Order: sequence, then C-alpha cells, then structure tokens
Amino acid sequence: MLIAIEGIDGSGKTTLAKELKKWLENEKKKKVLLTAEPFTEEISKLIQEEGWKDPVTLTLLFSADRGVHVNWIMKQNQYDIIVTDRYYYSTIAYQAAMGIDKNWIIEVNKFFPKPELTLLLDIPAEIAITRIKKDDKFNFKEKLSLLQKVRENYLEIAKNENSIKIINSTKTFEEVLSEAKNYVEELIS
Ligand SMILES: Nc1ncnc2c1ncn2[C@@H]1O[C@H](COP(=O)(O)OP(=O)(O)OP(=O)(O)O)[C@@H](O)[C@H]1O
Ligand SMILES: Cc1cn([C@H]2C[C@H](O)[C@@H](COP(=O)(O)O)O2)c(=O)[nH]c1=O
Repeated sequence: MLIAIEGIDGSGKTTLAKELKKWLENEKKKKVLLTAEPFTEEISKLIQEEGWKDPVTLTLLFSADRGVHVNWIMKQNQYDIIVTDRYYYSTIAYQAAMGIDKNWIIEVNKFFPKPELTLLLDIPAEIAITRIKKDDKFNFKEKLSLLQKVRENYLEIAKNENSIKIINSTKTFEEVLSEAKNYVEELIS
C-alpha cells in the first residue's frame, strides 16, 4: 500500500510522515517504510547543477528520479505500507507552476503506480514560507509567487481525484496528525 504526502515547501510533510510511521508501527503494528523524493543522490545533484536552469529538464529529471524510486519501492516486499514524502503530484504542481504543460507531465508520469491515498497538506504560501528552514538546498523556495501557484495547482489536482485528501496545515500539528490518522485508518481498516 502506497501513501503519498504532498504539499508546498514548509507545509509539514516530513514532520507528518515521521509521526504517521511511528503511529502505524506502534499502534497499528504495521511494517512501514518511509521514503522521499527526490530519491537518488545522483539525480538530486543534476537537479541542483542543471535542472533549475530549465523547467523541461527539471520535469524529466524529477520523473527519471521517480522511475528509479519506484523500481526500488517495488523490491521492498517486507513492508505493509510505504509512505513517500512527495510523489508525482509534486511534479505536476511544481513544474506546471514553472510553465510546463500539465498534460505532458501526466503523460511522462503515467506508468508510475497511483498511491492508494495522498494526504495534501494545504497552507497559504505566506505562512509556509515562515516555516521553511534557511539552509534548504533548493534555491527557489523563497519565491512566494511560485509557491502560491504550486498551491493552486495542488488544489486543482485534488478536485478531480478522490484519493487525495486535503488537510488544513495551518492547524496545530496535533490536529493535522489526528486528521491524517483518520484518513489512514479508513484505508487500512
Ligand atoms: N501544523 C504545524 N504547525 C506549526 N508548525 C509546523 C506544523 N507542521 C510542521 N511544522 C513545522 O514547520 C517546519 C517545516 O516542517 P516540515 O519540514 O515537516 O515541512 P516540509 O513540508 O517537509 O518542508 P520541505 O518541503 O521544505 O522539506 C518544521 O519546523 C516543523 O516543525
Ligand atoms: C519531487 C519534486 C520536488 N520538487 C521540489 C519541491 C521542493 O522545493 C524540492 C524538494 O525539496 P524537499 O525539501 O526535499 O521537499 O524540490 C519539484 O519541483 N518537483 C518534484 O517532482
């Protein structure tokens, strides 16, 4: 079972992913693998060196990275649940915000398995930006207008996809976690 956690930078994905894993392991006795994208060191390096110069290259690099990630996930048979911090909705939301055609991004990513559940942490970019650490490795993060567009794209994608559940991430972390647990509970029970 694949669960994706999505949202703009600083929306709380990594914090939620870690706490969900603890809860699933301790309370639900599930074997959980926590993973994240970008996945490979090599492609992350290329993204940093080359990708940001050109959104087409960036789309292809993130998608190629996902191919390697998915192949690796397929071999992790010992787990009940795989939780990934970012998946293909990130490429649709971010690279479309950079001007790439959404349908082309969907086409490039169409062979990857669809997550059974995606938790979309929704938060205004103005608030998320105050939570982003200054030493983050990708350099466009401070660009408020881009993150605003990424947020709009995520909400648009969610309108047409029942498996994406929107959680208001301006709430306290305890509230966010509780809502996320309810969605996961529905899925595993
Ligand atoms: N609901 C919340 N309320 C307030 N602060 C939060 C909440 N959730 C997470 N945070 C804090 O916000 C910061 C960013 O969280 P986190 O690193 O989990 O976000 P992220 O979405 O993974 O970010 P990025 O995409 O930039 O890696 C952290 O300091 C975290 O403790
Ligand atoms: C998978 C993916 C990621 N991005 C962007 C989104 C973030 O700004 C960075 C990843 O940083 P994180 O702190 O590790 O979440 O990359 C993207 O633009 N497109 C993608 O497909």
